Amino acid sequence: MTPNPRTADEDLLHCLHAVGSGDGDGERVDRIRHEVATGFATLASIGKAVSVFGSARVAHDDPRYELARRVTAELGRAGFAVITGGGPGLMEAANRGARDVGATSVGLGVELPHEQHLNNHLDVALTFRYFFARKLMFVRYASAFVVMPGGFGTLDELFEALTLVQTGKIHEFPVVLVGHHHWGGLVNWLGEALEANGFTGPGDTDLLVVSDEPEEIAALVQRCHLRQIARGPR
Ligand SMILES: C/C(=C\CNc1ncnc2c1ncn2[C@@H]1O[C@H](COP(=O)(O)O)[C@@H](O)[C@H]1O)CO
Repeated sequence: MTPNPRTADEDLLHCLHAVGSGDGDGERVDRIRHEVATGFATLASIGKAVSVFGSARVAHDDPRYELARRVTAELGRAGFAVITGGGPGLMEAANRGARDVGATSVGLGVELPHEQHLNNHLDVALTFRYFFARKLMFVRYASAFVVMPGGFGTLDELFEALTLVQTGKIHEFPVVLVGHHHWGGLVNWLGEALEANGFTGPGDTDLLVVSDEPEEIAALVQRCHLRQIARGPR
C-alpha cells in the first residue's frame, strides 16, 4: 500500500498502487470538473494573451531574467496579457515584464509535493491541482507560446504546443523559442535526427521560430493573432 498521496495529481496518477486517499473516481472527476470550470470562469475575460514558459531556477541577476522581462514588456505594449506558471525564475521575470508596462499578469501555479510559492507580480493568480487542467488553460487562452530557456517542465510545455500545431488542433499559433544560444542545439537536432529520418514531416521543424529580439517576437505574435481572428473561431 502506497502512503497517503501528497498532491491530488499523485492520487490521480497512481491507481495501480491503490494510493490510500480514500476517494473514489467519482470524487476525482468532480475535482477535475471543478478545477476546469474555475479556470474557465477566471480566465474568460483576460482578453488577448500569450503563455510564456521558462525555467523556475534562473536567478534575478542572470541576463536571461532581464531578457524575459523585456520580451513580455514588449508583448504587453502590444496589448497582450501574459500567462505564466506563476512560479519563480523566468516565470517571475515574465510576470514582472507585463506589470512593468501595465499589462495583465497571470500566474497559473500548480500544487507540488515540495513547498513553492506564487511570485509577487500577479494580477490574476490561480493554483491548480492537476498539471493537465493547467496546461489546457495555457493553450485555450493564448494566441502564442513564448518559450524562454528551461528544463523538463519547459520542454513539456513546448512539445505539447508543437504537437497540437502539428496535428492541426490549433492554427496560426506561433511557438517562439527565445535564445539562439539555449535552443539552437535542440532545433538542429530536431532537423537532423527527426525530420531527416522521417520521424516528423517535411517542414515540421519550421513550426518553431527562434529569436533573441523582443520587438521581433511581439510583431510575430501580433501578426499571427490577427490571422487567428481573420480565420474565425478555432
Ligand atoms: C523548482 C522550484 C519551484 C518550482 N515551482 C514551479 N512553480 C510553477 N510552475 C513550475 C514550477 N516548476 C516548474 N514549473 C512549470 O514548468 C516550467 C518550468 O520548468 P523547468 O523544469 O524549470 O524548465 C514552467 O513554465 C512552469 O509552468 C524551486 O525553485
